[in-house]
Amino acid sequence: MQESHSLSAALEVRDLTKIYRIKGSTPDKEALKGINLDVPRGSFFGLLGPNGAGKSTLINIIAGLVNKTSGTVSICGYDTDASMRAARSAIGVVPQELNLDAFFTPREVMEFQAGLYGVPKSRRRTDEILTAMGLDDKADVYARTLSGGMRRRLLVAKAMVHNPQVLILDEPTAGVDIELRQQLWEYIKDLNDTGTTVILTTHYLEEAEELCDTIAIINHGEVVACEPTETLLGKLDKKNVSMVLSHDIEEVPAYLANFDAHLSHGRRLSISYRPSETEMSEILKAVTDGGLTIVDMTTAEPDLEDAFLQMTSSK
Ligand SMILES: Nc1ncnc2c1ncn2[C@@H]1O[C@H](COP(=O)(O)OP(=O)(O)OP(=O)(O)O)[C@@H](O)[C@H]1O
Repeated sequence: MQESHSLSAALEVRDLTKIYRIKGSTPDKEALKGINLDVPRGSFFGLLGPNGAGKSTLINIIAGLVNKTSGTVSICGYDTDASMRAARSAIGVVPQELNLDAFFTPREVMEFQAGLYGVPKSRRRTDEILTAMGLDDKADVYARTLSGGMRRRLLVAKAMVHNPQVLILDEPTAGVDIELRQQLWEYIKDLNDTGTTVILTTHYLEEAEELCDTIAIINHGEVVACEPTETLLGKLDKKNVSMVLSHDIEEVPAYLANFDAHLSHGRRLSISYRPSETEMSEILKAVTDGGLTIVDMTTAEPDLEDAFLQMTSSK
């Protein structure tokens, strides 16, 4: 069957499994248990999960660094078994490990990588990419003299040399300081705006919430959620109201025992509730009927951390 590369998803994963066979008495490890994922072209896709969930295994299989046990992976319509070369040239991968040759300079790293991907000299963008990554003044120093943050940015630069349609980043901002992290994201957002699909794993949930239009959560080798970020957050049946009382009280009053209420600083009362079960007015009535006076109040919507905990804590 003819593959329709121009219309296909950026990434299509079907029934993907991975079993690490471990020698000796240790049982085999089933790291991926039938993953299905579709990443549309142009999206900024977040892949989240607790430590050991299988994210790196998945990314490494997509990148061709780890052999899958069964299932299929297609990148921009190219099956990674049947059309390995085309699939590889459609992606750039920024690995988690800072694996750089200590005795190469950033410029050499870039040129070598461009050579590997067959990018003609006239189409190389070494200086442009190094500048975008804030590495132009380090272009000619040995990689071993670069800080952890700089090495990370060099890995991103390296993944971009062949102008891939899909950029995969495994924990790209670990160890990068806040200012440079911001700079890295600006560059990656620009790439995304001009059509590059970005797939990223991160432990910084606020980062994923801010950047990603779609988020998949994996846990114990399975996809437990995969939705637009807004939908995922909207589904969470949890809110919090925080009130400042007119005077200190010693403990949460007994008449609020039916609510999930916490007291801090003597007069800050915080109540979590499920909007599907409880109306905010019931909470306010219970508080004021008990004789407490509220002088200030704020409400908080659930965030990705709530979603993450809800999806991953049940197993
Ligand atoms: N080479 C390997 N041999 C045996 N087991 C492995 C191997 N690599 C990973 N695993 C196991 O497979 C499971 C998934 O690991 P993986 O590194 O993919 O998780 P992760 O979600 O990326 O975690 P982290 O966020 O900590 O990187 C873990 O239980 C891990 O111990």
